[in-house]
Order: sequence, then structure tokens, then C-alpha cells
Amino acid sequence: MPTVVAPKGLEGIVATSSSICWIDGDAGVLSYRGIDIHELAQRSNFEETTYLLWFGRLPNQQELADFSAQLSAARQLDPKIIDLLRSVPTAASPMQVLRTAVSMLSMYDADEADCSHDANVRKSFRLTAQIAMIVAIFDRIRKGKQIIEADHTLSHAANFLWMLTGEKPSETATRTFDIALILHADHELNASTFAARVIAATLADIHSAITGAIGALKGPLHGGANEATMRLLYAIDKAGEDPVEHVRRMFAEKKKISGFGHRVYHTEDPRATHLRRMSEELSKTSGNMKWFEMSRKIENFVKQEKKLNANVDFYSASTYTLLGIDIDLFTPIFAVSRIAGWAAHVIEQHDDNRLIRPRAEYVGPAYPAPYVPLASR
Ligand SMILES: CC(=O)SCCNC(=O)CCNC(=O)[C@H](O)C(C)(C)COP(=O)(O)OP(=O)(O)OC[C@H]1O[C@@H](n2cnc3c(N)ncnc32)[C@H](O)[C@@H]1OP(=O)(O)O
Ligand SMILES: O=C([O-])CC(=O)C(=O)O
Repeated sequence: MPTVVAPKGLEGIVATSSSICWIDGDAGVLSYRGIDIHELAQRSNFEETTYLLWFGRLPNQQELADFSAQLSAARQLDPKIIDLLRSVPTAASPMQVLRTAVSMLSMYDADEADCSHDANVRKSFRLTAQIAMIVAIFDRIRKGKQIIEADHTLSHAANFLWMLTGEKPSETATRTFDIALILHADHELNASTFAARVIAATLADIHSAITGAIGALKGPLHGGANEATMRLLYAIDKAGEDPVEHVRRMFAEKKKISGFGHRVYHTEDPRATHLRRMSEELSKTSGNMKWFEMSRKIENFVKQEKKLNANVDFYSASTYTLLGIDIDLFTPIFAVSRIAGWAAHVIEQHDDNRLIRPRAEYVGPAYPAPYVPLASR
């Protein structure tokens, strides 16, 4: 019989070993394959970072060129997936649609049943390219706009913005978005990645694991917090309220403030540092300081009152808004990036698998409870 009862929410429990991502939550350090996130945010791009996550080291020039070409070549969707995107209600949330479409992708993937290392890598290329396309194409369809064909000369970040808006993105927009993709690409055993690994550990295919991960990311305690953050900023603005007074009231009502707090970080989330800076820069260049200033006031107040730090979701909200992106695309965009990490974890899980099956502490009626016949109840 098991004797150890893990703390609620498995806080502090080390549930697997992994060589992908290392976090020091007290020092505010995040690294992919040992390389500091600040260095990656400054010097890398999404393609190179994804190579690093999947293959464990930085690529040389030729490897990066080949990788980028392979990712770009994977920008293809079966027409049946486009039919699906046209057939769902336009009022459906893009996150619901993404979850369903990724599940459907498996039916059009030649490697579906093959969970070998090589097949997983091939499917990871396709999923990474296709998730970005699905998010952009559904947004066009629901707005009654024409679908934009992928541009194979563009980077992953630039192509996403191109397919979303139909306009070639500026260098600033592309770089900002690329950095956001790098920052969100992996985060150790967060809830959606854990979900993906649990599914993969049954030797289910990568599409099943990623579909489950998208479901986990959707919740407001996880990836859904970026949308909830922006909805809070909009609500405060609409009511013409002082942000500090609004948040003070939320605290009095024992409500949580989206975009703050973290299970692992007890100091600044290193990703928030970059997103705060990008939000400020975009605000200055656009001449619209409203969202940034409101965010700063809330951040200072939450820190002062509750000693809680902004997490990755807080400043991504204003950053994406300043890039002209709709609020309900924020969490799908998280998936556009996080597929890199999810795929790395599924590959790692399948490469050295054991079923993940913990125990529960039983707190129900004592055994043996009587079975009372229906007529006597
Ligand atoms: C990409 C990501 O997933 S990043 C996280 C995104 N999620 C959010 O931003 C949602 C808001 N934040 C939260 O709900 C939490 O901080 C989580 C879920 C991220 C981490 O949760 P946990 O480690 O389980 O901490 P828990 O929820 O138990 O909070 C501990 C205490 O801090 C308080 N607290 C934590 N976060 C917040 C918050 N955002 N606002 C107000 N109070 C908070 C809790 O109310 C609790 O207080 P109590 O002990 O007086 O009851
Ligand atoms: O690690 C976590 O619990 C949540 C998080 O920040 C992420 O998934 O990026």
C-alpha cells in the first residue's frame, strides 16, 4: 500500500526527470537545455529555439536552414480541416476550435499510429506549422475574410502574422512576436505539459497528447490567464475606474487577479521582464500608453499588497493588444508557441517511457460499506 500522500496540487513534487527545461523559482531563472531565457530572447528566434528544445543543442547554420525549411514546408492543411473550420459556429472560441481541429489532424496524418522517435519528430514539424495556420485561418473565416496562403519565404512568426492579417508585418511586430514565441515555448512540468506527458505515457499518439494539452492550457489558472488579464483591463477602462481601487475591491471580494502568482516562481518571472519591456516599447511607438500604464499601476499595487509578481500572462495581454491581436486569440497563440515544448516532452516521454499512474488517498466511506438493495433505500 502507498504511504506517502503528496501535497494538494502536487506542489513541490518532482514527478519525472527531463533534460529539456530547468527553472530556479527562487532566483527567477528559466533555461531551455541549460541556456538562459534572457539570452534566447535577445539572440535566438523561434525556429532555433524549437530546434534546441527538440534536439538538445543549438543548430549550426546548415542545420538551422534545413530546420526552418522543413517547418515552412509543413505549412499545409488537408482541405477537410479547412472544411471543418468553415463548419464550426463562428461564435465558437478559437481555443475550442483549435482543440477540435488538432484532434482531427491525426486522421490526416500518415504517421498517426507510429510513435517512434523519427515519426514523432516528423509529426512535431507538422503540428507546429499547422497549429499556427489553424489559429490564423479560423480567425479569417469567422470574420468573413479570405484565407491567406502561407508565405514560405517568411519566418514562423512573420508567416503567422501575415496569415492572420493579410499584411506583411513590420520588423518590430515580427521581432516582438518572435520573442513572445521564444518566451512561451516551454516551461518544465506545467499543467498542460504534464497532461501531455500523462497521455503520451499510455503510448497514445502525439496528436492525442497535444489535444489534451490544449484542453489543459485553456483554463484561466494556466494559459487562459492572458485573456482574463486583458478582459480585466478592458472592464476597468470601460467603467472608467481607478485600476488600484478596482483591484483593491477584488482583493476584498477574495478574487484572484489574473496574470499574478506562480506555483514555481517566488520572484519575478523572467519572461515577464521581456514582455513588460515590449509592452512599454509598443506603447511608446504607438502613442497609446493606456494599457501599459494601467498594467504598471496594478502590478505595483499587487506587489505591495500581496507580494505577488506578474507572471508571463500579465504583460503578454497588453503586448498582444498593442500588436492588434484579438483577445480570444491570446491563449491559442500560447499554443502556437508551446507546441514546441509539448512536442519535446512527448518525444522525451516516448523515448524512455513508463506509464504514469499515481495513487489517490482514499477519503470516502469506510470499506466495506453495505450494498443496500434498491427496494430498501
Ligand atoms: C502560464 C501560466 O500558467 S502562469 C499562471 C497563470 N494563472 C494566473 O495568472 C491565474 C492567477 N494566479 C493563480 O491563480 C495562482 O497564482 C496560480 C494558479 C498561478 C498558482 O497557484 P498556487 O501555487 O496553487 O497558489 P494558490 O492559488 O494556492 O495561492 C496561494 C495564495 O496566494 C493567493 N494568490 C495566488 N495568486 C493570486 C492572484 N493572482 N491574485 C490574488 N491572490 C492570489 C491565493 O489566494 C492564496 O492565498 P491564501 O493562502 O490566503 O488562500
Ligand atoms: O509552469 C507553470 O506552472 C505555468 C507556466 O508558467 C507556463 O506553463 O508557462
